Amino acid sequence: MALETVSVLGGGAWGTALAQAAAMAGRSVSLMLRNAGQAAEINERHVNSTALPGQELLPSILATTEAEAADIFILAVPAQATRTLLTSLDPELLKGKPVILSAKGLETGTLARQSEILADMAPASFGYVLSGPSFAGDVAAGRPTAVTLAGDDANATSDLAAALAGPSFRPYAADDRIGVEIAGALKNVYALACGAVDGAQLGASARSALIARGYAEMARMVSALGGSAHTLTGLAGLGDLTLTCTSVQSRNYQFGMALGAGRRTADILASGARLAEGVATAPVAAALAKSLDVDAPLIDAVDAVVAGRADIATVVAGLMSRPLKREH
Ligand SMILES: NC(=O)C1=CN([C@@H]2O[C@H](COP(=O)(O)OP(=O)(O)OC[C@H]3O[C@@H](n4cnc5c(N)ncnc54)[C@H](O)[C@@H]3O)[C@@H](O)[C@H]2O)C=CC1
Ligand SMILES: O=C(CO)COP(=O)(O)O
Repeated sequence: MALETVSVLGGGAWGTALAQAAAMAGRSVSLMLRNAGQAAEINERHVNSTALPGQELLPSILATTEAEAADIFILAVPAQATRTLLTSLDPELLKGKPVILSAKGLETGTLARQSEILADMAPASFGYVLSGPSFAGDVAAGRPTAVTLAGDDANATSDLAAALAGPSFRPYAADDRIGVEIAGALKNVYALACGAVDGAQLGASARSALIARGYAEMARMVSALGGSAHTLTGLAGLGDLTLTCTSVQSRNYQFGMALGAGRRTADILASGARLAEGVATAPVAAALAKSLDVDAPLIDAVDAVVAGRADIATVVAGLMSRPLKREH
């Protein structure tokens, strides 16, 4: 199957960075944005000043306002917008094509993973998930980055990884889509918690405890959904969890810092916070854990704080006074 042309749908920070990575890999790339002014800026000046200010883009990237036909599609809109985006596309466009899902989140209402949304909306396409420790700014600037690309067919996944690999972008092929997607979605929830620990000045020890216990919780969720907990030892699990839970650069971490400082979700959103996927995913993850009968006290705690049902001091006291248990 030809893997020469790439169509990236969604021209925010991540879509723009992935377009740059694909162009660096030698692919012929189109980048679809909703905003005609932004598309013109990319084509004329080779920058996307809204999404990635200061980053020069390869001139070979062609920005469009309509989705172009291609050998490979990459979806890069927020998790809650994926279904809307798919609804807006010509149903023939994705038929028989590899479609890489790069959003990290669970869908409100349906509790669906991104690949479940794709299977629902474009069942004749082939879904892959891309996740791992990768800030858009790093990828676009050509700083070394390694990610996981998971798909059902091992050979096809390796071919796709090879088509996107460049000198600074290294995708590892994998097969556990469930594990990779759950890891990507949940690390944002734990990043909110770690940011809140920082914002509330609860100490670096608390933050590391949270990362380790979040990892254990994540493993329970993945296993309950039929994925492999072993996947979490990789880039999409440990890699992205540590990146997002320790980097002030992370938007989820920053949002968590504001929560930890005592601000309310509505107030943070109203003051123009950038996308923090964990905010929408926390209640969905809590509902999913409940439906699976998985013990997820950290997800529940983040959900309660994000929803304004509890303050940080109350959830921390609640977590610390849970009955003692064996670690494994
Ligand atoms: N920014 C980053 O470093 C990384 C982001 N991601 C994930 O990528 C996803 C997108 O994040 P960002 O690009 O950073 O967010 P962003 O806020 O920078 O951009 C989102 C873009 O999606 C567009 N959009 C929304 N609905 C749309 C629709 N229906 N049709 C077309 N375009 C639509 C918006 O106009 C905006 O340009 C998130 O799930 C995020 O977790 C993953 C890895 C790294
Ligand atoms: O997913 C990311 C890094 O891997 C980006 O994290 P934030 O969305 O929290 O900035």
